[in-house]
Amino acid sequence: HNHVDEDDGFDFQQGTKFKLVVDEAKAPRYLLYDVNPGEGFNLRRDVYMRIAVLIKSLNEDAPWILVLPPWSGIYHWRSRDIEAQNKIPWSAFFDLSSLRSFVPVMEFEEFLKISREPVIEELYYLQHYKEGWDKWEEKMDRRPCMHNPYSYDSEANLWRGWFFGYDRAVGARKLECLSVMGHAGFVKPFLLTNTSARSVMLDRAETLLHDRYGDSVFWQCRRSMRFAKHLRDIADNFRAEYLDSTDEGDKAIIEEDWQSMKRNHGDAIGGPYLAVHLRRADFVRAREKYVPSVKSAAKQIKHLAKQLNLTKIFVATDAPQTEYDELKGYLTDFSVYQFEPTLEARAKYKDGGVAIIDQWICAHARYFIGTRESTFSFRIQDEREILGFAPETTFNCLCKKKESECEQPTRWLIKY
Ligand SMILES: C[C@@H]1O[C@H](OP(=O)(O)OP(=O)(O)OC[C@H]2O[C@@H](n3cnc4c(=O)[nH]c(N)nc43)[C@H](O)[C@@H]2O)[C@@H](O)[C@H](O)[C@@H]1O
Repeated sequence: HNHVDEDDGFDFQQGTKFKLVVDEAKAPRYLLYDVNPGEGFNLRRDVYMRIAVLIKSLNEDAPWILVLPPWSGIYHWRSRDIEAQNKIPWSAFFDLSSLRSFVPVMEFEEFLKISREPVIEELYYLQHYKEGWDKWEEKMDRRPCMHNPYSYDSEANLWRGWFFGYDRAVGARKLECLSVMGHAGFVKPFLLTNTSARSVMLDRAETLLHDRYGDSVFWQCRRSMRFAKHLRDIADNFRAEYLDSTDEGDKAIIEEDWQSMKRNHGDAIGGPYLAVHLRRADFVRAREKYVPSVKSAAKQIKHLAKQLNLTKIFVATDAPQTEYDELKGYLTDFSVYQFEPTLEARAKYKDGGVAIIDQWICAHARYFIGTRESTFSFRIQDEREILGFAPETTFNCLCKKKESECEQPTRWLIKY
């Protein structure tokens, strides 16, 4: 059923307005999402993957574009001496052309540009079931909102809310709460048949689970999530300058296209350093059971570096300077390195970019040890899987106490 749609938003590539004859069923639709406000960067990356896999599946039936949620007000990005870290586009951190070779994505700003008005047609706020559950089953129901952070603006006839820090510059035409228990793919039929809205947003998208955690599609998505080249370059320069680490020497060559990169475990050997991700800050209290004291962490690091015969230690941490100095004080037999950006670099790349640089350096070490249950450490582990490291050099975490045995991370091995 063809029809003439005037002033349709379909013309974004041409940038001109013209009359389009579109097959309504084939015009692309836009899926937006957001995550619980308190969550950190790497947990958000995990939610992106759930939604991206959903988009991939939707595109088997109809064209959908994933609108990337700008980065605003991230709790862990604490630098106060640089400009507010708001409305940061994904291109600041990721290689968009690489993401696009998995699914169609666009920045929120692009979405605003092609939209007639700064309006999202339908917004679904995902929640659990009020009554809880006895037996797990996939289900979804429209339910009254248990908690609703949006409010109705009766002058504009729009729902207002946070909207990635855009606040009153954006609104939603319709809001409903959906109680849901299920995988991301479970909402596909709903999106395809229960709504014909052009733009649909799922808030609290972390409520949805991964369709198939760790399968080859999961890994395709993960492989497509390449960090932006400008950040990798900074990390690579640091590796070369301080850690005697180069892609050639480390046997960790990156191919231009992630799709043609396939490695076996043990192909990569990494640079001659031990990398540690020491998650502190809010983790010290939030994961009290797992996080060692600085002194205990130092003991474990020392022991390991000796065992591995490595004299250089790279530390990625969110610890305050005093804790880092304390750690260094225990490790005087070794050369300890940290990536310390200048104020200028931090202003340019933001706390998010600096964290990525840290991750990329950790990903290239001969041996990596992280912090238990930290998604920051998990993302380093999968990066190392992609590069082809032997799993025993990757899936390691610090223990609460040096002497105590502790559970080591699950080995989520790459699948092609
Ligand atoms: C307590 C929970 O912790 C969860 O964090 P977790 O999984 O470690 O990991 P993320 O979700 O990434 O959140 C932690 C954030 O802290 C900073 N950060 C942590 N470690 C480092 C580091 O080594 N170097 C640099 N430069 N920055 C670091 C960074 O901004 C990172 O995104 C959160 O996702 C949850 O929302 C919650 O806060």
